[in-house]
Amino acid sequence: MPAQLISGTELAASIREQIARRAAELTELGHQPGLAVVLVGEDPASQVYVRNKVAACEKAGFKSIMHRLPANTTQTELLALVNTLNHDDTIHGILVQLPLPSHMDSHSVIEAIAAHKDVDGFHVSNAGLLMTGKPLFRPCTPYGVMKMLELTGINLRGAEAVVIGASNIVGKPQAMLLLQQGATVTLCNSKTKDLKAHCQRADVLVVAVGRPNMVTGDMIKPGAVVIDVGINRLPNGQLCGDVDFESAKAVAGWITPVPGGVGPMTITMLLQNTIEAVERRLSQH
Ligand SMILES: Nc1nc2c(c(=O)[nH]1)N[C@@H](CN(C=O)c1ccc(C(=O)N[C@@H](CCC(=O)O)C(=O)O)cc1)CN2
Repeated sequence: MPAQLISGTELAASIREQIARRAAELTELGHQPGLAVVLVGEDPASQVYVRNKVAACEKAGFKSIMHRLPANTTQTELLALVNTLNHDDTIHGILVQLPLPSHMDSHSVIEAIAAHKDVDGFHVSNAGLLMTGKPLFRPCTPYGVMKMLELTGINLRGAEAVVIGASNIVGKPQAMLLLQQGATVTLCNSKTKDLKAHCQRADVLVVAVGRPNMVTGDMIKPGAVVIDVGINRLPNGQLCGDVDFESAKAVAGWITPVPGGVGPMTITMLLQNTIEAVERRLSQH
């Protein structure tokens, strides 16, 4: 039997409805959720993502402020903007779209964002809190993946979870979130020997590498949940994931598509983190 599809588009729509209802209540109380989105340069994919983030904010009833800076902006100028946003009480979340132009140091920029407004969950304090099992903000993509896993009903306690790709924004936090739900986690990287053997014992396989169709059906355990985080644009303009969808769906129990899988969930969890930032501020006053 072919795998069941986990539609990120559908799950995102239902979570965004709940978020919009909560945003309306908070606005009524005088606390409209506010998100500032900062884009430096003209990277075409980043332009699409930030446009979609701002549109999602507006649809959910958030205040959203978009700052588009030219590619030759200096790091000092960007840090000054971040500092202003840190002190703006109408802003609960700040997001600096990655990647930044090569003349900037992303780490320094992320560390300049106030940790309590770091709705991407990338700040070193937030990475540390996640590691200790007391997260303030969960990074949006891994957070979205956990919501998708919930939908499948899979019991993660004792499950074998394999994550391919050890980036700070997806692979590492994903491994932590799975571990905290009781999974036995293997985090693979580009040096991993016999990747196929690791994949074949995975009850849950999360692929976040950025290499089109690198995981094929013969690498997948029958019935496994396969989550494809990759978004690759082929020379013909089509989007594809890191998993070869056709061969994988014949073996897997559940599978996410690309597009329409993890991507829409990433944006949804950004809205969720912004709501959480508002709630946290309210609970502290
Ligand atoms: N500051 C951040 N930068 C980046 C992040 C992030 O979480 N925070 N993640 C990625 C890009 N990303 C969000 O910014 C992102 C990627 C893809 C999608 C998405 O909805 N994709 C669609 C397809 C869209 C298309 O047509 O290209 C899908 O998969 O269906 C949303 C967000 C790197 N940078």
